[in-house]
Order: sequence, then C-alpha cells, then structure tokens
Amino acid sequence: MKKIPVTVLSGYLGAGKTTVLNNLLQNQKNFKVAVIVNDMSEINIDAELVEKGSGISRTEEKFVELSNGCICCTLREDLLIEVQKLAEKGNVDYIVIESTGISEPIPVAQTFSYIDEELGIDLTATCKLDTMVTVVDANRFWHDFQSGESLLDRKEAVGELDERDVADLLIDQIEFCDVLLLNKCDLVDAEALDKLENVIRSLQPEAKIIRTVNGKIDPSEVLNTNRFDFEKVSNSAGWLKELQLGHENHTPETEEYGISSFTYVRRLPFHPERFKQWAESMPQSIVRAKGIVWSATHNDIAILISQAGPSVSIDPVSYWVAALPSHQREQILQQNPAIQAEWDIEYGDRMTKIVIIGIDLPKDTITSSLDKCLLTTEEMMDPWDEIADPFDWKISGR
Ligand SMILES: Nc1nc2c(ncn2[C@@H]2O[C@H](COP(=O)(O)OP(=O)(O)OP(=O)(O)O)[C@@H](O)[C@H]2O)c(=O)[nH]1
Repeated sequence: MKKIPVTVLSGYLGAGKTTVLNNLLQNQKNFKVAVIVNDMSEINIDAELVEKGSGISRTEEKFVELSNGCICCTLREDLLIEVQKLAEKGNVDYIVIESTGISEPIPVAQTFSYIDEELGIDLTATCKLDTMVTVVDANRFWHDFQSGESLLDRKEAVGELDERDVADLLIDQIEFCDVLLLNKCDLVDAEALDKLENVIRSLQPEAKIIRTVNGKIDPSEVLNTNRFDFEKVSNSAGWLKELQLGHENHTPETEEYGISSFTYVRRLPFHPERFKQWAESMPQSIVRAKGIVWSATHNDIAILISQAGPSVSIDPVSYWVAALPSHQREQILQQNPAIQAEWDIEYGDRMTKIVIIGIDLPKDTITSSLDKCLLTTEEMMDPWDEIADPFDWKISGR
C-alpha cells in the first residue's frame, strides 16, 4: 500500500502558517489534500481562515479541526486517531498538519515514527512523514527572539507549568525542519533580510530556506518532497554540527554579515557561581550557545547549557562516564571509541565544550570571560565540596 506523505507546518504565532496553508490548498487542485488544523483556543480561528481562504469546507471529510490544546502534548492522541482515520478512508493523496504557534515539532514528528500500543495505532504502516516545514516571520524574528519573555508572560503558555521562553521555541522550530520558509519578506529591507537568512543558516545549515511573501510557494517545495529523515533532521542544528564535525569542517558563514561560531573547550571545571553569572549576562552578540559543562559542585554530572537570545537554561543531563562504576565505565568505553579518544588520565571524560554562534562575536573577550569562570589553581587545591552550589537540582541516585 502506498503510504500517504505528511507535511507538518510549524512556526511561531502569527508567522504565516495559515496563509501558507491557504496558498497551498488553492494551488493544489490536482490532488486530494487533507488538512488538520490545530488551535490552542476553543474557537479554531485558523480552521475558519482556512475554510474561508481555500475553498475547502469544514464539513468535508478531509478537514479536521483539533482545538483547545496542542498536538505536541495534550492532543497528541487525538492527532494519532485523526490521521489514522484519514488514512483508513483512503481517498487522500497528502496530509498537511498546521500546528499551533507554540507547538514543538519533535514530538509531532515522533507521532509518525512509532506504534502506539495503547491505542493500537501504527501510523508507520499507512503514512510517512514527508516534510517538516517551519515558517519564520522575517519581520518579527529579532523582536521575538530578543524579547526575553516567556510564553507565560505573553499569556501564550499551555498551562501554568509551561515555562518555555519564546526564544527557545523559535530555536526548536528552526532547528528541527527540512524546509524553512522565511515569510513576510515584503516587510524587511534586502540587507536585513540577507543578514537574517545568514543567521538562520548558521542555526540550521541543512534545511532548504525559501523566502516568501504572503506564504506563496510552489506546492512541490513542501508536498511529497521526500525530504524528511528523522536522523538527519535531528542532527541538523548548527550547534550540533559544529560540535560533531569540529570547526575545521565548518562551512564559513558570509563574513560580510559577521556571523561566526566557535567552540570553547576546556578540561578544567567551572566555578558554578561565576559560570552562572556569566551565563546570565551573556553578550548580546551571542545568538545561540549550547554545550556540555563541567561544574566543580557536581563533579559526577555533565551539565547542559542551552541559550537562545535572552533565555538560558542550565540543567543536569547525564553522569560523566568517569563517575560510573568501573564495569559500566569499561563497557561504555569499549562501545564508544570517540569517548575513549578524548579520555583524560586524571579527569576521564569530564570537560566543557560549548558551541557559540553569534554576530560580530568578540571571540577573545568571550573566551577570556569564560576562562575567568574556571577554578583557579588555588581553588583546584581547596576542597570542592565547600564551594557554594547555586543550582537547586534534585538528582536521584544511580
Ligand atoms: N505583510 C505580510 N503579512 C503577512 C504575510 N504572511 C502572512 N501575513 C499576515 O500575518 C498575519 C498572520 O498570518 P497567519 O497566516 O494567520 O499566521 P499563523 O502562523 O497561522 O498564526 P497563528 O495561527 O496565530 O500561529 C495575517 O494577518 C496575515 O495576513 C506576508 O508575507 N507579509
């Protein structure tokens, strides 16, 4: 049986997803396209707009509204069920899903990659995720990215526990896609647009970037493209490429726009308070910083720092291999030559590796400010457990 190609449209609130969808539906007369329109509110405004703008009626079998929740979390089961229903009906060539503006693309993509035992649904048998499209509002990007606001501040959160920042969400959407539509290009001058495109290219080196006005694109760019590959897109983020391939293999961004990146690598632990302060007052020239950190107060734990614009998170991510019992450690080392190659006789795999992407980056200043956060020679000799810990994580035992 031929699997139905599925396209997912993501993008922050107001970026132009509905506009893109309407354009697609209007220009795609030869195939039967089913749409699933997700909206956070009870009244599905986007569904209404699609109905008005595309000529497809809400009463038609191939129009599905998922309202009052988000398909990346609360409505994930509903998404599974509705896609399965569409697939079973069988008279559909393509499915296009418009996510809410606060939806994260990864969990939506995952819905298509596993068998849900509980519901007894296996979408992998009937559908294939074909293209992950992210729409970026070229005019609002910097405003949203640098706002420093959380979704809760903007009253756009899923619930009171939703602590995500706008900048994090923008980054998640950019980093997980294979086609990126830079929309509203009519509102931005050519130079600013070139600069923005270069920044986005450094955050997302793999995706095809297409500039659009009013979401106008050739449908073949986003329907049945055969582009999606979970592994590939999961590894497409700029910071990850830099970390995996090293800077020598890095494709240089147009120097003209001053976009560059480098990796800060040190085999000494950070003083946690100094590092925390650094992270909280990063220079504006840093657009994206992400990496693994060794802190003296958590000598067993590798810490992940992830910054996007003004939003910064510092969280425990795993145990250092060097902190594991010897039999486990040996097993991991045997299976991972890359860890073995970097193994230090004294510190094992403990180290700090942070990829920094930015505009007009003062690399030397940033490097020396980070170096000031490392333990000094005297501090290295003093007992580390007497250093105050600014992080309030509760880490359960191994
Ligand atoms: N000037 C300009 N306006 C645009 C463009 N694309 C979309 N718009 C307008 O931007 C507004 C938001 O567009 P939508 O398509 O509703 O955005 P969305 O991403 O679906 O929004 P949410 O559903 O709230 O997440 C609408 O008023 C559109 O008419 C564009 O390229 N240029």
